[in-house]
Formats: sequence, C-alpha cells, structure tokens
Amino acid sequence: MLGHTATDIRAVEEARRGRKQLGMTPLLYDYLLANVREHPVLRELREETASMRGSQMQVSPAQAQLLAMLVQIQGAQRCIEVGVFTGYSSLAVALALPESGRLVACERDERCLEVAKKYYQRAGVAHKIDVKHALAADSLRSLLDCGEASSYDFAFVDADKRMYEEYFELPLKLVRVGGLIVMDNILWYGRVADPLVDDQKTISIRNFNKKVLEDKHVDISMVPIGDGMTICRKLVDT
Ligand SMILES: C[S@@+](CC[C@H](N)C(=O)[O-])C[C@H]1O[C@@H](n2cnc3c(N)ncnc32)[C@H](O)[C@@H]1O
Repeated sequence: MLGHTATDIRAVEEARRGRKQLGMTPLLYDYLLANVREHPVLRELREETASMRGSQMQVSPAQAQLLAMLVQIQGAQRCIEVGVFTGYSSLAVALALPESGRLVACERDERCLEVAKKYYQRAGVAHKIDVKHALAADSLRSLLDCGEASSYDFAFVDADKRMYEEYFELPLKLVRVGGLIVMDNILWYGRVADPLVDDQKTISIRNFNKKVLEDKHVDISMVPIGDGMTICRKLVDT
C-alpha cells in the first residue's frame, strides 16, 4: 500500500470487511475515470469546462457513460434534457442516439449554450439536438401543448434543485410508459441525510426523494454514482 493515503487504505479495508457501499476516495475516483470510455470530444469539452465557473455542475464521465448506456438499452429515439450547462451530458446522450434520434435540450443560460453548441458541431451531432433556450418548465409545457405527451423515451433532469418536483412531473407526462426519467443530485453532496441541514435546495431534494419513493406511477432505483441519481421507469400514464 506504499503511496496510498490513510483514507484510501481505510476505504479498502472497510470494503474488505464486507460493507456494501464503497467510499469514493481521490485514488479510487482516478481509477474509475481511467476505466471510462470517453469520446475524445467529450474529453475536450470536460477539459474546457474545468476552467469555467460552475464546472462542478457537470456530470462525471462515469455518470455520462451510464446515461448513454440507458439510452442505448432503451433503444431511445426521443430524449429530453433539463439543464444543459456546457453540454457534457447532452453530448453523451446525443452520441448514444441513432442518426434518426432527437434530443430536446433545455437551458436558460445563453453563454453555456454557446459552448455546448460548439461541441455538438465538433462531434457531428448538432443535427440531433433541438436546443430550447428558455426556462425549462416553459419549454416542457410547450412540448405538452404541441401534443407530445407520452412520446419520449428518456429524460435527464439536472437543473434548479428548488423545482425538482415540477421538473419530475413535467417529464413524467412527456415520457411514454416504459420510458426513463433520470434525476441527478438526489444525494446532494450528502446533505439530504443530515437532519441539521435545512436550506431550500436540500429540503426540495429530500421532499422529491420521499415523494418518488411512494409514487406508484414509477419503478425507481437510487444509484450512488456522482452526486447520486435516481432512475425512474414510468409504469402507467399519469
Ligand atoms: C447542474 S447544471 C447541468 C449540468 C449538465 N447536465 C452537464 O452535465 O454538464 C444545471 C444547468 O441548469 C440550468 N438551469 C437551472 N435552472 C434552469 C431552468 N429553470 N431552466 C433552464 N435551465 C436551468 C443552469 O443554467 C445550469 O446550466
């Protein structure tokens, strides 16, 4: 164990003792990253984003890989993303879609979208992405107004944490039975589990987690990857 920190060693020992959840250490994170297949344009985008304000908002390469895998398993053609930032997760989804696939990408910040669009072009997937520069709730409501309820295969929600219930309910209407909605940041840096933390965002995510646990319209799986993701599979039309 030469060169390993005490924390790294403790994490490995705890795992050996049979704990079901492995703590993520910097060493283990680097190992995980080294074992992710990352498209070269995704890597370039991640490197550019790293120097930008808010770079911690970007999903990890392992999360993006999981999203792409879910899209492929679903055989998804029609996808939605709520919260694009500089485009890392949307680019991963677009790369996983077939040529005929479409992704509606919702983002309110124009400067983030400029970066995202540059990389969509660079990766040759811009034609698959319909960028909606507006508040996501307005964009999603207008899809519903256009008669697109129950017509999407997959939605990824990674925006305003204070609105998580609404940003789940709207995609739930847009996704077909059998389709997936993936909600990001459901562990919120561990704050959701700390009863002493009671800021608005933490309370909103806690409320969402409680509500979706009891929601009979979906099957769920809470996955401790990145900052935590809940994968929801729609069971019935709402
Ligand atoms: C966590 S970041 C998204 C990260 C992105 N999925 C990625 O992997 O790079 C959240 C983004 O949602 C956008 N956002 C927040 N609230 C929004 C809203 N109500 N409508 C549209 N975009 C919103 C923010 O501008 C920000 O770029």
